[in-house]
Amino acid sequence: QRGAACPPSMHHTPPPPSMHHTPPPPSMHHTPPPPSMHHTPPPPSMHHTQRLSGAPASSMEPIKYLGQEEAQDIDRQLFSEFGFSVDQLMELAGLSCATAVSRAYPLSSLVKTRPSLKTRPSLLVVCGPGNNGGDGLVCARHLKLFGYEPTVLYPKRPNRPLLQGLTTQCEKMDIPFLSEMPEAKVTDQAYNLVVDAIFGFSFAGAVREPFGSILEVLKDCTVPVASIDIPSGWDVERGNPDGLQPDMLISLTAPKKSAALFRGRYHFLGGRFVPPALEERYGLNLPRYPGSDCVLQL
Ligand SMILES: NC(=O)C1=CN([C@@H]2O[C@H](COP(=O)(O)OP(=O)(O)OC[C@H]3O[C@@H](n4cnc5c(N)ncnc54)[C@H](OP(=O)(O)O)[C@@H]3O)[C@@H](O)[C@H]2O)[C@H](O)CC1
Ligand SMILES: [K+]
Repeated sequence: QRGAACPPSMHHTPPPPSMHHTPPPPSMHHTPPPPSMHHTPPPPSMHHTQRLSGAPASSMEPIKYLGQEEAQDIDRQLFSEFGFSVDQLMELAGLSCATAVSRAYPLSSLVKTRPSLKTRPSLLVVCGPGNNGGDGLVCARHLKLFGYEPTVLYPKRPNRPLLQGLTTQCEKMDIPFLSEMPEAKVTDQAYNLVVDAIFGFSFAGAVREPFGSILEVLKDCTVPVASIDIPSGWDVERGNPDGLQPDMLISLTAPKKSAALFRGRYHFLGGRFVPPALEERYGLNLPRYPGSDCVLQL
């Protein structure tokens, strides 16, 4: 298993071949990988020499990895001193997550070969009760507009107009909602990718139900998992060597300390909404996003 103390080579075993994915066609941004289970890792050199976004990290100083309190402080200041509303930032956060997913797993790379599966790539978006779950709902809606076929699992729905509105928006776009988490084998057969929007930077303590059981299933799945902001079930600063090990992590605003322990293939930065004054105050040293892009591969 992957863990904090082990070097990357000990952690990352390429998955075995299967029928779920075929390699994406050659392009300027994506080197065709060999066949694999769900989506194939790019050749090792790509991690260092070629980024899917084509963006070099520009800053001389390394990007800052935030502690939990610092991430929550920045969030509070965005909403108070800097005048943003949650709806605004959640929309931008969710859009950047959908964009990052479409960069790492282009539609053409998620080809179905089984007649039982729909023609459009199927994604399962698992949403938790907080704002991380809200990002997941926004992400699902944009993924649908991008040509994917998302299904949402949203087992604990707080009584907040913002989250109720986001749920309605998904329903009105014919995004189905599941009533419970399918078992791992069924999930692997039915979906090409799982988006983990269960917990973000406010997660603390032992995982409570129903999310403990859901995370256990996700750990048993072979289908790749893309985690929004934090791999769910990870301590925001110290990670979780026995927890979920996602294939992709989309850090919002800035990576959190646990992101240093991420061993998956794709680490993206999203949430391009930080005012320079706030970036400076916290010494975030964010790399330059290329052009007008809302995501950047780290
Ligand atoms: N500034 C930004 O970058 C923005 C990021 N956004 C996203 O918001 C999340 C943080 O959202 P927040 O609502 O503060 O918290 P979480 O979504 O991480 O989770 C809070 C809920 O999780 C439940 N919880 C916490 N710990 C546990 C546990 N051990 N077991 C079970 N459940 C747990 C808790 O639920 P309860 O009601 O049961 O107490 C909380 O409700 C950030 O990570 C980004 O994804 C914004 O969208 C935009 C700005
Ligand atoms: K998450």
